[in-house]
Amino acid sequence: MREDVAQILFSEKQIEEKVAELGKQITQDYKGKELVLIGVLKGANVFMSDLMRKIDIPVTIDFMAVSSYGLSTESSGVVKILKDLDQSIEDKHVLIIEDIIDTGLTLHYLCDNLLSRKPKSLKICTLLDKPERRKVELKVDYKGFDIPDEFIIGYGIDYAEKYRNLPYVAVLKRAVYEK
Ligand SMILES: O=P(O)(O)OC[C@H]1O[C@H](OP(=O)(O)OP(=O)(O)O)[C@H](O)[C@@H]1O
Ligand code: HPA
Ligand SMILES: [Mg+2]
Repeated sequence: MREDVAQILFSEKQIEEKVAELGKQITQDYKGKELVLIGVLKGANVFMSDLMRKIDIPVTIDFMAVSSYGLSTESSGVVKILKDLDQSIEDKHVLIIEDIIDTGLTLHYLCDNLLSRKPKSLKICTLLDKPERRKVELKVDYKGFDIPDEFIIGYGIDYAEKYRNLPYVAVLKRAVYEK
C-alpha cells in the first residue's frame, strides 16, 4: 500500500492540528444554534469522526452516501445517492462535511438537493480543496488545505476503494492508475 504513495502531503500531526482549528472555529460560529453535521460517505467518514470531537457544542449527525468516481480517477459527472438522510433538516442549521472538493460536481448536486429541504442555513466544510479542477462554482465556508492537481489518497480518501485507511493525506503514484 505504502509503495503506491508518491508523496505525503499532510502528516497525521498536521491533519490533527488543522482539524482542531476547524473545530474551534465551528464551535465559535454556531454557539447557541442547533447544528446538524452531514457527513458525505464514504470519503468523509474519517474527517467527520475526528472533527465532531473537536466541536464543543451539542450537535446531531447524519450521513448521505453519494458516489461519482466509482473505480476511476475521473468524475463520471453523475452523482448517485446511495443513502439518504435519516432525519428532516427543515429549519435546522446544516454543515456539510466533505473530505475533498475536486470538480465540485458532488457538492453542487448535494447543495441543490439539501436546499430544497429548507434548512435554516447550509454551509460547507471540507478538509481538502483542489481549486484548479473546479467545473462549477462553490462557496467553501470552512477549508483545511488547498491541494495541487494530483490524485489524492488517505485519511478516508480512496482510489478504487483502496487506501482509505492510510493515516495521512498523500499523492497516489501515477503508475498505479496509468496502466
Ligand atoms: O468535487 P468532485 O469532483 O465531485 O469530487 C469530490 C467527491 O468525490 C469523492 O467521492 P466519491 O464519489 O469517490 O465517493 P467516496 O466518497 O465513496 O469515495 C470525494 O469523497 C467527494 O465526495
Ligand atoms: O483526488 C482525489 N482522490 C480520490 N477521490 C477523489 N474524488 C475527487 N478527487 C479525488
Ligand atoms: Mg472515491
